[in-house]
Amino acid sequence: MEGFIEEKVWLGLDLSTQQLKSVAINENLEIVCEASVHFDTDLPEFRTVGGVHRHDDNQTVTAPVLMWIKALDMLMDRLRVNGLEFGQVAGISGSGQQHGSVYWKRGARQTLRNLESSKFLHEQLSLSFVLLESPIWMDSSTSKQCRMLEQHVGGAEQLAEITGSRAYERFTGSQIAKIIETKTECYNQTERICLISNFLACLLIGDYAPIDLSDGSGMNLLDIKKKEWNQQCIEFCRSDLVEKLGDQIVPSNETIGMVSDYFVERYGFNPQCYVVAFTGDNPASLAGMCLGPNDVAVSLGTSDTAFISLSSPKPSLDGHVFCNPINENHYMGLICFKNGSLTRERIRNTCADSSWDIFNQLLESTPRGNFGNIGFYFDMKEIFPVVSGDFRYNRFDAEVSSFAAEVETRACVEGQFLRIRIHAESLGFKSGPNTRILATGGASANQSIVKVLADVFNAPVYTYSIPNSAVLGSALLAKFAKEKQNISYYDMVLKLNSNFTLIAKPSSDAGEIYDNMVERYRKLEKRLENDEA
Ligand SMILES: O=C(CO)[C@@H](O)[C@H](O)CF
Repeated sequence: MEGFIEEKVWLGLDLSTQQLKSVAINENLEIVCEASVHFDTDLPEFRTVGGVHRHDDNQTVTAPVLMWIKALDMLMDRLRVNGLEFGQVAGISGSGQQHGSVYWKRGARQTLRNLESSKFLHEQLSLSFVLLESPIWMDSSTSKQCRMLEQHVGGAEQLAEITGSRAYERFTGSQIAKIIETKTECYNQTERICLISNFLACLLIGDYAPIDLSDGSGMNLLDIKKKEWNQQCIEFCRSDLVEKLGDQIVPSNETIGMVSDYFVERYGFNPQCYVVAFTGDNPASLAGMCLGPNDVAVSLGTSDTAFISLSSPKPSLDGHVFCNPINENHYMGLICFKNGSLTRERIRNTCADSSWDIFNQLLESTPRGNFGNIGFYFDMKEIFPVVSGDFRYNRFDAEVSSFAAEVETRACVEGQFLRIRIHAESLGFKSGPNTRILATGGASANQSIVKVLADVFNAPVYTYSIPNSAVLGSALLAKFAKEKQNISYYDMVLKLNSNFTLIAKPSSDAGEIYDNMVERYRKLEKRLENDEA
């Protein structure tokens, strides 16, 4: 590629719930530069907690779109300070927390196309949005719209068959329907609706960017087999919705344009630097983890999310099937739970004096199986079951009001991993002799926690040098977009496999203990779903 004077690098971005991250990789897939902006601490003027605003109804959860834009301004300066040679960046891709939505105001495209490189992005785009607070994946305020959408298409199973998922409160279709109903004039003033992934791509190319197939699969609007908007689902929202979404839906590894003049002039990016479609954080994680057929990826972040590669869709009522970001004719199975790292932190704070060292000591002081005690800890209304609150059961499956600190600590971690295993099995996962658990996300750096993960799945747990697979996956997809004619993705990333480190093996009694516990957990979860939802 002419114009590049030295070693080329590829830049990946990830706009997650709590921060905006980036890595640059070289030809050998080594990380040569990274930077991040943490919303709560680096942008305190937006007064977010965990990167979000939880509303008083305990259901609505949003995040300020201008915070994300200001974070990109800061990130670019931090990459410069950390030594990134912008002129060496050959390609960029990125990912974003899934399902959230951004509402560009009429006329915003003109502003986006004419940004002045002497000014910050956030200064120039402050009046470009109809909604300053974007709904995000933690929202659970759209149960009414979900039931109506399922009814509109002929039931939950039919919707899952078409879009890969039954209706979920956080999915974009129901969120848009709620805005059409409750903020109709805002919707009418909207020129373009983006997911958070392609919103970030818009900033990089200086124009509206298309939604990609993988993140688009998380909207309850896309037909995952036909790879097009489903007319029934669109009309459930409003017949003009496709004009606002854009009728183009692109494969996740497709080039969508060049980096904008704004970034060339302000930071020195090469005008030849191309931009590849941005996708959801979980599809990007799947790419970053080089997931094989016997692998389960477990992302232990704000959300605890697990995914598997699927050669054919097997939609279920308590999991999701998305288009695969690497091969558009394949799929990925995904299950997601909202109460992830923030719940572990709450238990750490209440049981372990806010100390991870004490948390780990308590965890290691209790036996596998936790004397038969099982806990469910839902700080926020969970995705499945749609329940909030704490629920504790003793070895006789009788509900109890409290556990000792060490029992509570283990019950929280075992319970979170038992539910991941149960729902991964409903998507087709079956633990076997070659099963590998690939762990990513903040908690994957905690040896005590990942040991419990290995025991519950009765399988070895691997991780690798960086705990954030989404941002690495984005950089890899940026590189793959220009090489996919000559090499398969797995051959391109083969050398990364050597970076996987075995960090935990199951104990010899783990299989028996947790095969038994899984059955009890499944029954107790069903009881909760019936009694509490
Ligand atoms: O809702 C989810 C997946 O369906 C979460 O994993 C979000 O993508 C986290 F940002």
